[in-house]
Amino acid sequence: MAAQSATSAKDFFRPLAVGAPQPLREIPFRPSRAIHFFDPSNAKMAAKVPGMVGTVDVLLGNLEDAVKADNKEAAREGLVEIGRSTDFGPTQLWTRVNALDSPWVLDDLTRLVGEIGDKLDVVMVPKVQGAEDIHYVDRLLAQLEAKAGLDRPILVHAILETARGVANVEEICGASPRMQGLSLGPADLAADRRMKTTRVGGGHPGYLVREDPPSPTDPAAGVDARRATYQQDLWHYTIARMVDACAMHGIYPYYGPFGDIADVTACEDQFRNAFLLGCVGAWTLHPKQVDVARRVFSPSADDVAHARRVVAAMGDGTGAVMLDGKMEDDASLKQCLVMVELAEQLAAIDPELKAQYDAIGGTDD
Ligand SMILES: CCC(=O)SCCNC(=O)CCNC(=O)[C@H](O)C(C)(C)COP(=O)(O)OP(=O)(O)OC[C@H]1O[C@@H](n2cnc3c(N)ncnc32)[C@H](O)[C@@H]1OP(=O)(O)O
Ligand SMILES: O=CC(=O)O
Ligand SMILES: [Mg+2]
Repeated sequence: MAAQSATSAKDFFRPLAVGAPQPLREIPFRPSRAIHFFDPSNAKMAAKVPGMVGTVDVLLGNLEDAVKADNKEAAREGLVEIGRSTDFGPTQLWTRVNALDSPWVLDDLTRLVGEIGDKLDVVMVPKVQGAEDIHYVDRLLAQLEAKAGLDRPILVHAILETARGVANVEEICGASPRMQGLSLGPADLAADRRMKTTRVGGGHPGYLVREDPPSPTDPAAGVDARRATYQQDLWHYTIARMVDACAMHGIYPYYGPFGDIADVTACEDQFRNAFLLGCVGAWTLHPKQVDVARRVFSPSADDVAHARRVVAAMGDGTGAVMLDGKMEDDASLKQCLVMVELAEQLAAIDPELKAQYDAIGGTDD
């Protein structure tokens, strides 16, 4: 049978190369609270990887930015070696390949799929501008999977880090059945937009709103120092767009890097904003950030307990009830089900969390 090019809606789920695995119809949810970055060309960091299996949901061998140009091949070969020799158990293995306009990406994909394609769950593609970038990777992966005899498709995750990528976010999410999710790339995005921040993610003290001036009859009138300011989130708009585009296409949104490694408190705040808006995880660049991501992207035991009470109180799921002085109905039940389902999915792979959730009412086995 000859492979056909995708020309109609029916063709969307056809393999793009003869012998390539059948594309997935739905992207299964797999916990990915911490996508932990490591540089496979850094011997010290690479040595830590086997010991991190089970402590993070995703181990990501990074080949792109933060890997020196002279080390690109060493990083690629280091990842092949780690992929071959490590039993990843429940932990997913992802890679971030070099950008599509770089001289390295073709070898990254060819070598990794050929050598460790059976272990690789997701390929993260940086600096994606539009659907055409995903189409290129989609076809190439199909050819390489067919050549390697793989029996399941490798999924694709795009980083949203150019102004054009943000403008095209919906078409990127829907460009291929391989699309697993999107991450915000605040550093490249800030540069591409010519934003005037030099921080890697997080807020900025200059991006604020200020309380109104006091009234002219107030003795403190004119004293600006008494007018409170509130720092705002530079990334709110982009994260919200990303969440909507992902939800619309049944794929998963992630916050990306938080560069101030020492400031775990502000990192937690940024991660939590993303979690509340709908993101399912974030990148961790240093071991210090792993606990933060695991904590933030797991609903608290109290929130889960409350959600379960609402589900129980709502019976068949229709109508309205009062609980603790608050109205609950069909819609708030759906909100609570999001929380309960996530808790169950996380408890299934995280015994510590399961114990916390069980202590306040039990998860279904
Ligand atoms: C901004 C746009 C982007 O693209 S962000 C994504 C790309 N950037 C990255 O992937 C950065 C990954 N992280 C790193 O390179 C390092 O963590 C950086 C930030 C350079 C700090 O390293 P370093 O100065 O060694 O930190 P440290 O002395 O506090 O390290 C303590 C021990 O932990 C290790 N470590 C460090 N980072 C990792 C990591 N990501 N995964 C695993 N292990 C890590 C260090 O090697 C060090 O080990 P040891 O205690 O000396 O044995
Ligand atoms: O790749 C990530 C970014 O922030 O840029
Ligand atoms: Mg980037």
